[in-house]
Amino acid sequence: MAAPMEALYGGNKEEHPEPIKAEVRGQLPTWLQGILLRNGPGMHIIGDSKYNHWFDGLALLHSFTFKNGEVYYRSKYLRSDTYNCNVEANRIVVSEFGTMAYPDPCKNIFAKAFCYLSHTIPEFTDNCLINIMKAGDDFYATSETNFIRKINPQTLETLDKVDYNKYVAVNVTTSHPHYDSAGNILNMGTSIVDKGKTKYVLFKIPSSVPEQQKKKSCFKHLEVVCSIPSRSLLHPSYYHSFGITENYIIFVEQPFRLDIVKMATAYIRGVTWASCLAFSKDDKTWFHFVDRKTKKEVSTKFYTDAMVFFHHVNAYEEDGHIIFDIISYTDNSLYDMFYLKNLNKDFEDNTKLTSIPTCKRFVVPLQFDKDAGVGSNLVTLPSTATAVKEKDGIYCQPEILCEGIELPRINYDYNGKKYKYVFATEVQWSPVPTKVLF
Ligand SMILES: CC1=C(/C=C/C(C)=C/C=C/C(C)=C/C=O)C(C)(C)CCC1
Ligand SMILES: [Fe+2]
Repeated sequence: MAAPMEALYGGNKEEHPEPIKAEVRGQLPTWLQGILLRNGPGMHIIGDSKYNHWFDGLALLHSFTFKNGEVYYRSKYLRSDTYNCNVEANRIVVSEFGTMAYPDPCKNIFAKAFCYLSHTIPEFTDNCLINIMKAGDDFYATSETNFIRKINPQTLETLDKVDYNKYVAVNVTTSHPHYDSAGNILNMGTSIVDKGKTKYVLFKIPSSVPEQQKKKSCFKHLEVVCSIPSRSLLHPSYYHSFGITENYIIFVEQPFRLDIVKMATAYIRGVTWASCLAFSKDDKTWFHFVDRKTKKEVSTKFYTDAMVFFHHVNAYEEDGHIIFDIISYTDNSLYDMFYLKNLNKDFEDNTKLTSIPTCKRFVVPLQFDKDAGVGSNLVTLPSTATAVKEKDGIYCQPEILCEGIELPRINYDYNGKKYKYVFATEVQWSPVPTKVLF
């Protein structure tokens, strides 16, 4: 088993900036034309230094160009400031999720990293390794920090560095933005201890800018849609995605949280960002619904038991209810599983998930009988999910749709609408996906 694990997670991948013609078995439909862009970690060793976690690896961009039945593959490392500084110093000099590093004292563009005493939140990495975002006609490599990097989708070259913080006060963001029917981006980020408040900010980036302002970037036209105050100033929720329906934005405030005091002192203590995340298994998970038209949050308090989740699958509205599907866990063992020291030949012993990914459907009634008694289930749709009226709000329990799936995708034309199909990888108790499910 050593070989496939090495191939999947270990070593440094070679880049192939020039197109390589792929061998096509069978025939590709002629309508299949365009470029498929992918992103992910590709380099985990720099000089004598190694990253600790798979999510730390330097971003390697991939493209598959489909043209007249042929496929061409290319790959290129994102030339982030992080990449350039690391390569120049021949060691890891920028901290990532699971690796704390100290800047090169001579050539230090990350000067702010040492200003941790005056800045609550230190400067983060621009190693955008998680996803690709489309903003109008432009493409950006993204991660979960305030930085994104524009890329050339044809050549995979690295272009401008955009700091969200110049346009909206957010320190971390999701790498799973949504798009509306006009191609505008909707994304969320957390504004940490800004003017004494910590909040979750929902923002919109227009897909096009007025003709006379063509020189300005679409980020200059970024609009804050709404902000949701965090339940805790110093322990905001960590989130990897959010949901939308035709009329609502769904934000799940889970008790898997960032500890801001720990983050602000991480450099002094020499600990990683990952160690600043903690799950409180006895707390509640709160649901927030924002009306997309009025930009106001639904005032009813909805909650469920503690959980950890990363991916929303899809969500929709039916008969006065919001129905949303997520893949959740009963603990935070998923991120721990990806420490590279465990992803070796003994991975089967080292990387047991202690919680299996479970696809859950919550059915939340927005219109219900206000005089219903405490203890009554307000769900009127045929589902085993419940939403029980309690004194302090509405306690929701999900219907279990299935177990053992992750990395869900849907036909995005059905985003926010009632849907039938999910494409996902089958994940049992180890980090090696074995099947694609449909
Ligand atoms: C660097 C950095 C972060 C990075 C998070 C990453 C890199 C998460 C990757 C998640 C993935 C790949 C999930 C897949 O389901 C945080 C924690 C936001 C906080 C501060 C700095
Ligand atoms: Fe993801």
